[in-house]
Amino acid sequence: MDRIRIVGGNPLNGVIPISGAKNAALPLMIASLLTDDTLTLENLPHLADVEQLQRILGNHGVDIAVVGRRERQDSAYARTVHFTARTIVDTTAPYELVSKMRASFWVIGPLLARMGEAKVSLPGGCAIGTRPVDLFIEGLQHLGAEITIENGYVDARAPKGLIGGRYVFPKVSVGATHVMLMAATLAKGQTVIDNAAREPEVVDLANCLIAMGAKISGAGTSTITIDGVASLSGARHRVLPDRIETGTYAMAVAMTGGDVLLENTSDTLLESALLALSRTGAEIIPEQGGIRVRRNGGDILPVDITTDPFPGFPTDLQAQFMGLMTRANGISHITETIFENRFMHVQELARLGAKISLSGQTATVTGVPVLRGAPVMATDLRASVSLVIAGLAAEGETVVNRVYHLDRGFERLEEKLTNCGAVVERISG
Ligand SMILES: CC(=O)N[C@H]1[C@@H](OP(=O)(O)OP(=O)(O)OC[C@H]2O[C@@H](n3ccc(=O)[nH]c3=O)[C@H](O)[C@@H]2O)O[C@H](CO)[C@@H](O)[C@@H]1O
Ligand SMILES: C=C(OP(=O)(O)O)C(=O)O
Repeated sequence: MDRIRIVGGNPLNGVIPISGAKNAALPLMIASLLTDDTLTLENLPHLADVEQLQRILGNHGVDIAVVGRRERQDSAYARTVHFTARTIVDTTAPYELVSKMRASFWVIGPLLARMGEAKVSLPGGCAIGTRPVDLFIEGLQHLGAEITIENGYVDARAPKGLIGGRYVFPKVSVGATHVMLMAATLAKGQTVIDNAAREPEVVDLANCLIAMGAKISGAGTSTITIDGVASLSGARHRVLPDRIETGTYAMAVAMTGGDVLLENTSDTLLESALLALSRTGAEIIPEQGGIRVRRNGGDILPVDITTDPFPGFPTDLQAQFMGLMTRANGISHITETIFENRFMHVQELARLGAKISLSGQTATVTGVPVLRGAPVMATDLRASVSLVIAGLAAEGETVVNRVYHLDRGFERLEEKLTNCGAVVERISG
């Protein structure tokens, strides 16, 4: 099993190219199931989750052709990939494939819409809470699907096709919004989704579906209206920049000090996180095609945050922000409202000398002047990278075990950090 070894203490200086967003790439790839034509995705990040989804789509009959490994010499490691689901050869998504990744469950929407049936294993993904699928089921039932759950599989049927309907989400769900959006594009008549997720990845999916011929309005607001069409065509779409990767490296710079241009990204994707970061004393300067993050000395100031659906502070940056707060000059409070079990990084950060106490969904972080390197264990994707951030500022050597979590969502992390002066290496095996 690979490990990441970090020797802390160096500031970060230079340029970090931001990759295409994992959480946009996954639903976009799944949208290829909606058409027998080719969907071409540019700026697709090269990640373990993307590869896993390619295996899942391949099982349904999607032909996948990688065009180029790098689009530009100076860019991230983006690829352009063609996805063609000429025929769907299997409407079952088996446990062996789906259990590894939450988003793989989302194939249920397009399969049901196009084929009138889908049998999908209950999903896996980061172990950050119970993560039920009740909203997916209820939403699809509002489009006329008949759904049963047996032996760990969700069996959804709509032999005469889905029918447009109105669904008010009792709770905001990104994944269920993606699925309702995809399913409704081919339903008969109009669908209205209320209390929809407003995340930029939902807007990216909607834009791609519109390019494929779907009739969608309101994506990015709480009410999305979809007028069903008989079929969708292919399209060419560029995956939006990864706002979580952007925020992660911004926090790393705020932690170590230095001056880094985060390239191919936009401050409009993560305003609340950047606002919190600027309150810690980091300078955030939007530039043409990127964001400059700078901190030259001075204390890291303590800042309280509460996670919320977009446009609130993203839960996927909570662990990284906590990593930063471990070195703040004072006490901060971090409240997690999205997932009930997303504090597994707390005990690992403690190995580096962090002082954090937990009470319900709130962590109280008492900043310390020094962290000291130690062996730590990655427990989930964003928790792992919070340990990297802490390790970059810790005295001495930190070894992060179970790096496969990191590889799910961070493209060439060690290379991007090393290029900015960090001492980070992968130890294979
Ligand atoms: C691949 C991807 O894009 N993953 C992101 C997506 O996950 P994901 O789409 O799984 O997260 P959701 O927005 O659905 O989850 C939000 C909350 O709703 C609950 N819920 C969800 C569905 C359901 O049927 N019933 C239910 O109760 C969840 O347990 C959670 O408490 O959005 C999360 C919230 O921004 C991010 O942390 C994940 O990185
Ligand atoms: C929680 C995440 O991923 P997933 O939903 O796939 O578990 C994440 O990207 O932080």
